Amino acid sequence: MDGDVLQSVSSLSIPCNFMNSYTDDCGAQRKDVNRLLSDFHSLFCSILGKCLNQYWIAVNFGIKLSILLNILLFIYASKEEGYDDMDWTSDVETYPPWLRFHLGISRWELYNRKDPNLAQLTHYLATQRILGAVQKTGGTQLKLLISFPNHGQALLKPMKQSRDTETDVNLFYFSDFERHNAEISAFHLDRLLGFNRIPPVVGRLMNVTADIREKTTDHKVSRTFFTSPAGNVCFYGQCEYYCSTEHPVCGRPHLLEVSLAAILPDLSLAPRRSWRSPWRRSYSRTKLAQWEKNPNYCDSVKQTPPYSQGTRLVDLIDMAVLDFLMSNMDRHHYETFEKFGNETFLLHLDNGRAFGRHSQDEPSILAPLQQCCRIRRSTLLRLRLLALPDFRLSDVMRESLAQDPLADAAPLLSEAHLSALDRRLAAVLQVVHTCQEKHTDVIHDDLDRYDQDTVEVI
Ligand SMILES: Nc1ncnc2c1ncn2[C@@H]1O[C@H](COP(=O)(O)OP(=O)(O)OP(=O)(O)O)[C@@H](O)[C@H]1O
Ligand SMILES: [Mn+2]
Repeated sequence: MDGDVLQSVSSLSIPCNFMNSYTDDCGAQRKDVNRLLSDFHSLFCSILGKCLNQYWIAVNFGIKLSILLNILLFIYASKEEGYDDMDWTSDVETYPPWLRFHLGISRWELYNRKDPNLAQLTHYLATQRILGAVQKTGGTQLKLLISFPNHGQALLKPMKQSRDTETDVNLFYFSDFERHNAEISAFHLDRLLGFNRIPPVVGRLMNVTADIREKTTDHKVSRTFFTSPAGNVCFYGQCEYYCSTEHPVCGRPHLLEVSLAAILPDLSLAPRRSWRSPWRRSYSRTKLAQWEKNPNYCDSVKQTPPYSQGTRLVDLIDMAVLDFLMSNMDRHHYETFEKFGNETFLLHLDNGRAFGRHSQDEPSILAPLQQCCRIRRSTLLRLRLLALPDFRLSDVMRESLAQDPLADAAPLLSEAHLSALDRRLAAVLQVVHTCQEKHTDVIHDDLDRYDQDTVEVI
């Protein structure tokens, strides 16, 4: 088998710009983004002197090649009904957006912000004909795995409540409903923060009957369809939480808003490791976690691998900043690509419980920052920029979210949620300021390597 694979590798001609296709210069601005977003990004680039992306050109050739090979083998092996005939060549331009997304994953980020494929991928997710829908296993609430005619897939989370519903104050974080608009908004926020660690998510208005009921081969889904007293088509599937007649997902009468997230490369091609967050909540009504009882908790985390080395601790703190801004208390685990070992970015998957309350902040989400008093310089610079009147986070988010197809129906985040972002951003900067009054090693300088050529081939 090894010999066969090697032979296939050598016969595949990888275009010469394949490795370099995502390098670009800071001056080149995307034509399709509006003024505020592009001004914001170019200002950020000029502040850093060099674009963040150039630092992040850490392409793992091995992972790309193995994904590509396996997909090609898979496609040749399956000529299933309903799938498009493939006319892909060795030219990357002929690959569908989902495959180009997979091939663009690097050690330091899921996608490059300026990669033109990003817009193509979201357009693809928002418009492709739906071939199938089955329930996605894993996790506690209802999710569907949607498949498209050219072998792409998406993770669907349905709208369960109206956009403005605030989470009931008497509900624990672990009982909250997931929100489709939270998944979409989290992707935009993560991208604006310069992290690029959430798989692209887009909103879509689906027809529950034509796109799900008539397409699904999954009995767990199809047997739960019914027509509500109001005449709407509803279903609830099978899962641990909220999969019952009392918590149906309903069209109006057929149309349903959903979020569709690009699916990551299959686990057999790009295995991932799941890590328990050191600042995980207790998921109990009565118990407190260690970090809630011990103000010196970070001292022990700092000494424990993998947090004792590299960027893992500051990456976790980036994640805490993201979660505090969107008030996500449900970050029990995070994942990494096994192939990249410990020196890699953290995937920010599962953001469905974010943006539950705008009227209240949850300072405990910032515990990693507040207890460790460390932050990446690049993150802090970006946060400071987003606090300036000309680049206010709420304004940049409003413009970014307006690009989602569902924004035509109603803004994805209400004004109250947007202004909560500004308020929380000020709180993050205040915590950093307090840290800097007490410590001298608050800033983790991740920008000093910018001048080096960091193209990496494994
Ligand atoms: N875009 C994606 N591509 C591939 N796999 C994904 C993606 N997003 C999430 N997953 C996987 O699916 C699992 C379940 O997804 P998710 O965590 O969003 O669901 P959930 O019901 O909210 O889970 P939980 O109840 O554990 O919080 C995750 O653990 C993750 O490994
Ligand atoms: Mn969840």
